[in-house]
Amino acid sequence: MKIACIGAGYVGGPTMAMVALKCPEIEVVVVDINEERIKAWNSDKLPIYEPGLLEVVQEARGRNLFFSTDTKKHVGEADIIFVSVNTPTKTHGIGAGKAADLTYWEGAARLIASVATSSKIVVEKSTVPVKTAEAIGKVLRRNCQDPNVNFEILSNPEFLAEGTAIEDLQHPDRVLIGGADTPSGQKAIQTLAEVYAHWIPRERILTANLWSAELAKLTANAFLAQRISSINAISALCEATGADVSQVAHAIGTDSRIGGKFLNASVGFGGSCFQKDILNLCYVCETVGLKEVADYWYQVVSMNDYQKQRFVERVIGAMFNTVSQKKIAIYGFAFKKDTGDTRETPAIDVCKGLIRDGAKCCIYDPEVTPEQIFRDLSAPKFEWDRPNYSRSQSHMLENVQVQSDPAAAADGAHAICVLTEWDEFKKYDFAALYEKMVKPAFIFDGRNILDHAKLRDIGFIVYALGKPLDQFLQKNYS
Ligand SMILES: NC(=O)C1=CN([C@@H]2O[C@H](COP(=O)(O)OP(=O)(O)OC[C@H]3O[C@@H](n4cnc5c(N)ncnc54)[C@H](O)[C@@H]3O)[C@@H](O)[C@H]2O)C=CC1
Ligand SMILES: O=C(O)[C@H]1O[C@H](OP(=O)(O)OP(=O)(O)OC[C@H]2O[C@@H](n3ccc(=O)[nH]c3=O)[C@H](O)[C@@H]2O)[C@H](O)[C@@H](O)[C@@H]1O
Repeated sequence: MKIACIGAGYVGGPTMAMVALKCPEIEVVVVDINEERIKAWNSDKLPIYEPGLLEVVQEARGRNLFFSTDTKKHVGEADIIFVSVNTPTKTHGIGAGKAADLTYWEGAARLIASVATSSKIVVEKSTVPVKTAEAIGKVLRRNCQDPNVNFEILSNPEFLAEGTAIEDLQHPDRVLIGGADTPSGQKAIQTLAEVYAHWIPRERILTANLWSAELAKLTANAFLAQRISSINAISALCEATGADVSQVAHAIGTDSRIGGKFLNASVGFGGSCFQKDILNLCYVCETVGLKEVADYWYQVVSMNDYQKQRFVERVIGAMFNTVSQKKIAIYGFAFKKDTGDTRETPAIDVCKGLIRDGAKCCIYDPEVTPEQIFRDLSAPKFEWDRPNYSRSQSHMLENVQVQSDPAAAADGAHAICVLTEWDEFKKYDFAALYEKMVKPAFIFDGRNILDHAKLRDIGFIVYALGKPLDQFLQKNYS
């Protein structure tokens, strides 16, 4: 058996590396149009930072795992083709700002149809709107010259989270496979289930109809994001009342019906998928006439935007309503720890908000490159999820500096904003940082990871999300 995967990104790369590792008798080839990415996958400096990934790739690469730009050859030869390409939010036309743009998916389907000379199982790995399999089926069947070629389309959404991708792939809560309710559809489901059964217990391999599987992925992300927006909404109320969001989260999380995970208040959720997938879900609801349902889910995204804006207003308000020409050290630019990924990171909106008010942001992140930060701060909304996206807002960059040394970033700064929960931030010598900062020196902890009492002892004015406000902030915040 041969497997090909179109799209060597955050999902395609690690997922196929794990399949290859666990199924040594199957040849797995990951293809991409991006030559640079493929080159990096073939080196020891992988294109994405993910703990444990390099070891998995090194074990399987060259044995039964390959990365290539020869899309036609490998897709043509494969029995199972995973499609793991971008499904960004549309930026123009009907549904702009919410609908999924299936350009790349359709391109992949046309490619498959053009080279298929034998029957294929085509697996939706990308997150797609419900009913995409129907559309893709039409593209495949109408474009294939050979009438004897049969296409079975399966939905096999990916639930891994970045930073823990290897653990998630090795021990997933579940694998979900949706397929047509026909004998050939059921056979295709079983074929794919056999692949996963190499390392995943059978009871964790769930099967469903196509539309349930497609919708389950959007729903899972919507529920996860909803929890964060819910606790973030409560964080605002905590600050207004003197309650402590961590204590509230702990108290509700011990109820087994609620559960304790995913209740960390933050400066906002980021990542390539939560916002995109909720907007996509809302658009699907609207197109089937369910406006109230769409409005319900939109609120999760609105609350996230509010949280980011609220944080910016806290920073500016605390610093006497002006950050003009003030240096602000930004600790963390990635959307979460243990990844170099910055897609939809809350740091983008926070930095832009501060810069719009005249601040000079000096950014430090242990994994994100300066080029990436400059690209992110100059790209228009939703543009980042396209191969070779463009820049436009380059005026933002005049007030951005990137530092590879966190102490240098804080030197001469009026404030430090913690925007990513990197573990190393907890170990810094804040007394030494304090010495070099302009007084009063502020810390705005957007992740609640620091020892706030200790920071206050040093002399910092501390703002922590969802925690009772310092007296200083109460007096000065207007
Ligand atoms: N990033 C994540 O943690 C997760 C992402 N997903 C979904 O998986 C899909 C892919 O996401 P990522 O891997 O993060 O995106 P990505 O942007 O890292 O990777 C997509 C890759 O597809 C390639 N590509 C696009 N069109 C192509 C074509 N016609 N032929 C060959 N290659 C092509 C691009 O060059 C890019 O390298 C999206 O639908 C996303 O919603 C699902 C679960 C988790
Ligand atoms: O479809 C996807 O792309 C993936 O989206 C998320 O994974 P990911 O975005 O990689 O990371 P998460 O751990 O979910 O974090 C998302 C964002 O929420 C934030 N977050 C998370 C948890 C929390 O309690 N509070 C909080 O603010 C994180 O800091 C981050 O910015 C889901 O967790 C995955 O199951 C899903 O496969």
